[in-house]
Amino acid sequence: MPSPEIPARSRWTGHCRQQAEEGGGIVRISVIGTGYLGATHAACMAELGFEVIGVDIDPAKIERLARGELPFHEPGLAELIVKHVESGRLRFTTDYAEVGGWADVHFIGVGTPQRSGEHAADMRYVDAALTSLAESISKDALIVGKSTVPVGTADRLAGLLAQLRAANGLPGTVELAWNPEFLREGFAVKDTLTPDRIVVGVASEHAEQVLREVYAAPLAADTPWIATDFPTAELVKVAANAFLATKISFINAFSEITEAVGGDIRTLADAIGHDARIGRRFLNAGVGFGGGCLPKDIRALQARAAELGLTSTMRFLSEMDAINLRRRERVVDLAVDVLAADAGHRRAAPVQALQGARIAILGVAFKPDSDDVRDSPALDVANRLYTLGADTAVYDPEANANAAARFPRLDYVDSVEEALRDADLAILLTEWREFRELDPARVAELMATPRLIDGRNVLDRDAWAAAGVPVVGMGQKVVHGAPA
Ligand SMILES: NC(=O)C1=CN([C@@H]2O[C@H](COP(=O)(O)OP(=O)(O)OC[C@H]3O[C@@H](n4cnc5c(N)ncnc54)[C@H](O)[C@@H]3O)[C@@H](O)[C@H]2O)C=CC1
Ligand SMILES: O=C(O)[C@H]1O[C@H](OP(=O)(O)OP(=O)(O)OC[C@H]2O[C@@H](n3ccc(=O)[nH]c3=O)[C@H](O)[C@@H]2O)[C@H](O)[C@@H](O)[C@@H]1O
Repeated sequence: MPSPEIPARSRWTGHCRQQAEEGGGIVRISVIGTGYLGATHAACMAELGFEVIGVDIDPAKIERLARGELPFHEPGLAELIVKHVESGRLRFTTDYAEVGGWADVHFIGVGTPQRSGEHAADMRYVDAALTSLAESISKDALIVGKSTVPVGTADRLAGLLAQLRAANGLPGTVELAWNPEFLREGFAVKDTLTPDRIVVGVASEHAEQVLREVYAAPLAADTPWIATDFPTAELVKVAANAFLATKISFINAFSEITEAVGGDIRTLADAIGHDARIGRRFLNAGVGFGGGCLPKDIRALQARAAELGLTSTMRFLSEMDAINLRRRERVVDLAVDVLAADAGHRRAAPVQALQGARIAILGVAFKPDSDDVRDSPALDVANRLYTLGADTAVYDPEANANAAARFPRLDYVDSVEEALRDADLAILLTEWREFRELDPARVAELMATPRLIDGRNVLDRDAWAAAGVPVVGMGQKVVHGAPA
């Protein structure tokens, strides 16, 4: 398992404590919501030298974190949580009253999922967190939103905060700021401790100064600092995710062309990526993007634009979404083609081709080094194949349990060898290192009919074919189940 680069301890820890002791500055931080973002932020704030309390409404999650256990997979984070729970610098609670009179800065990192049956973000968790804080803070403090929100949220919440504070008459002046988060799962610790940039939406010099103190360590390492207004800060976040999603769908749209006429999508991506204005990153064609953020963020942005009377402005994102979802259908169609070719059917109905076929599913997490299956293309494909009658043997190094909680009827197995044994077809859907480093000769021995669909275009097709396992990739022209 690759461990993230954690900056040298001497450079970071103790820095803030010393600063606070000298100048009476920021010492105590609360982080509201201890999911993928909040647990990482809390542990990293402790690593920077602050005293931290993580608050969540989920008692089971809080109990595990308080024991130093991480309820999800994120390289390097469990170690950091253990380290700071043991040092006493990091604690967890379900009780807002514990942080209201204690913390100087309260970060909000609760979820903003897609609303059921709609594109818009569900803001009820952010609103509830802000309300709970407003009703429990009893000293001067700064509330800092980190959740990804529709533009206009910070202005609205600042109004709500003023109203609630006036109504409850608690002591202390409480201000709001917005500080979007850009971390990637799988690299969360590194991205938090050494971010590419820090963006803060602030309404006063005081708020900016407080945040400069919180982020003094990364700032000392010359991290770009962008202090701006609320709407710009909120929009930077969704613009970044919309751009990344667009880049992935752009290359996947070209995949559809190379699938029709031939050509090599990987070479195409390399060639355009050499142009520094374009860049090679996020041009990996495959089964497309998923996760708890890119899909719901591009949908929420369209919904917000429509509310603002700008429906056409963000309409292109609905096309990006559609291209992305078609990639999942493409993998299912490829599996049907490959298996139908066995029976000599040119155009078999999916159910006919898949019925009873044993398919090894390699990976169900939405990306490697994560156990997150939210809107995972891999899990979606596995479930579609199962629903069409295939006998799916699913293996993911970390995400089997989360996948089983979502789709319990799939057959989850404990090793890649077990998944491949006697399989009629294997499909690589999450590019874990374990799969990238598979020995094709061993795969050939295990499978009933050695052949593989590479949903992430990460295998050396010639080497695998030479070892007896023909590989079909994404963006490749395929005729009767075989590369054209
Ligand atoms: N997961 C990621 O990599 C990143 C997430 N974000 C954004 O951060 C936000 C959180 O995302 P995740 O951490 O992935 O979500 P998550 O679902 O893993 O965690 C959210 C946590 O908030 C807790 N919660 C809900 N209501 C609460 C309340 N009233 N008080 C206290 N806790 C409450 C939930 O129990 C849960 O533990 C979202 O807006 C997301 O778009 C931004 C950048 C990266
Ligand atoms: O707002 C968020 O939560 C985060 O969303 C993404 O981070 P993350 O979802 O962790 O993962 P990415 O590495 O962006 O991958 C997203 C999806 O795109 C897919 N992808 C990525 C790159 C690529 O070239 N092709 C491709 O299909 C991945 O497999 C994955 O399913 C952004 O990269 C983060 O900057 C952002 O903070």
